[in-house]
Amino acid sequence: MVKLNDWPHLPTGETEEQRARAKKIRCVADIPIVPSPCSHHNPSDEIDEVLQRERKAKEKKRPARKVLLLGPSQSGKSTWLKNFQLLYAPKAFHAEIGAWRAVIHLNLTRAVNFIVDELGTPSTSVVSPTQRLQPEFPNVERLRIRLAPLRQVEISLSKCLSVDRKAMRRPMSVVEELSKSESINHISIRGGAVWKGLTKKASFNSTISGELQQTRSLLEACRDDIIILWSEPGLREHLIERGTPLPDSSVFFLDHAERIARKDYVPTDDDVLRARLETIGVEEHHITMEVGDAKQDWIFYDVEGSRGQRATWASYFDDVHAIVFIVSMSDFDQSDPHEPQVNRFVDSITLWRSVCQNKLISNIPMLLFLNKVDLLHTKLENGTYFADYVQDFSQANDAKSVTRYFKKLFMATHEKYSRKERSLHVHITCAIDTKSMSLVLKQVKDVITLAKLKNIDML
Ligand SMILES: Nc1nc2c(ncn2[C@@H]2O[C@H](COP(=O)(O)OP(=O)(O)OP(=O)(O)O)[C@@H](O)[C@H]2O)c(=O)[nH]1
Ligand SMILES: [Mg+2]
Repeated sequence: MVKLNDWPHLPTGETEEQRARAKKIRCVADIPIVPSPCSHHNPSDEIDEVLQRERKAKEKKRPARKVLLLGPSQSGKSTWLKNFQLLYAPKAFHAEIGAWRAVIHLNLTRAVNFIVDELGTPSTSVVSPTQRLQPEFPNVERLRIRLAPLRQVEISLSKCLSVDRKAMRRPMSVVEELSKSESINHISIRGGAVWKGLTKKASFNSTISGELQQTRSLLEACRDDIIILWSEPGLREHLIERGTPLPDSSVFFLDHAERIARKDYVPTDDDVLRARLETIGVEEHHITMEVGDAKQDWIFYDVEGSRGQRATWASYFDDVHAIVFIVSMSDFDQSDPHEPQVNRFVDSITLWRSVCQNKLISNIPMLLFLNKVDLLHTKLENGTYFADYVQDFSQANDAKSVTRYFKKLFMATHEKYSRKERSLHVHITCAIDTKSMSLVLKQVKDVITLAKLKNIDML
């Protein structure tokens, strides 16, 4: 493994501009000084002008750092990217908060509708409407009626977030799409990242703006009932027993329903990181640094991690400076939602192996993120045994031992299956913890920048 210090072009702490300025001053100092006809002439202004002209010319053609985000579905790829944007382009991140509010409202509404459906559906086959109720939740029938407007909220939010308004004029397709979702985790919106323009669209499109206002009013009207539903004793345990536990992000939004369902709600950074929005296809994100090395351009390719989509990743392989591969360490006891016979841990390591041995990317540096360490910790503490799912694990059932096992296994796989020697940087992360992520991402930024410089040297 190549250490950071082994790389050429180590950062000196000087910015590119400082270096250019020092160079320019040296050049100007070499030129014989001819007295200027203008008494106000200031050589420093001249240097600044030259530098500014050069900077503008450079900006026009500055090549971007390109990073491909890979990994199984729900491992945290999009959340990783949100962290990067929050750290290095906070203005752009916060400019999208309005669009995220609609996504968060959709997450909350989906969770409530899901619970109401689950409690209204008997475990056995079809029964008469009087038998619909789960006996242990006598309030639910009343809450179901009171929370009925949230069906419309869910449909409206999905419509508003869809970029393809023409396609969404067919209300049946929206309903079909919602009912088609097999799991609460599948909150997806067609049209890639363009939905983020929603805030701008909403300001000039009165139909969307009016529709969003109405969803906020309806949510606020349902706020107390959402809180009552979520505080039903035994509800969470009941869902777990039924085999339909709520995802961690839904639990978070339900816990904060009092705040989120208010009409004047403004999402916090944490809320945005928790929001679940399945990536569809491959989304291209352009990020221009606002802090640190300002004006640096980055392009991220954020892929959809589902098994059926992985063949499309290869078309991005030949044009990136680094690959960030993200794995969730907490879903070792879960199976793929589309293929119940496929265990998620097995899927992750198999995918990692095939990425390592792919010859198209044999030169590209890898950054491996073993993510969701917080959920791993909670799961093991709650009594789930890692060894029950991974047979060759024989150490203590704690997060430290399991994390060590993951790291060893993934590093050994990289070593064994990589076609050439290349760098691998491994990080253990919790992608919803912005503080620890910012420390990691600073290192990552340097590694990728160096990889890009090395790539230019090789050309
Ligand atoms: N508790 C916890 N939640 C996380 C962590 N990382 C991501 N999440 C949550 O996990 C969910 C899925 O994360 P995403 O970033 O959407 O996953 P993805 O890999 O982009 O998934 P696809 O787009 O389907 O391929 C989101 O609700 C995140 O907030 C983590 O480290 N801890
Ligand atoms: Mg994603």
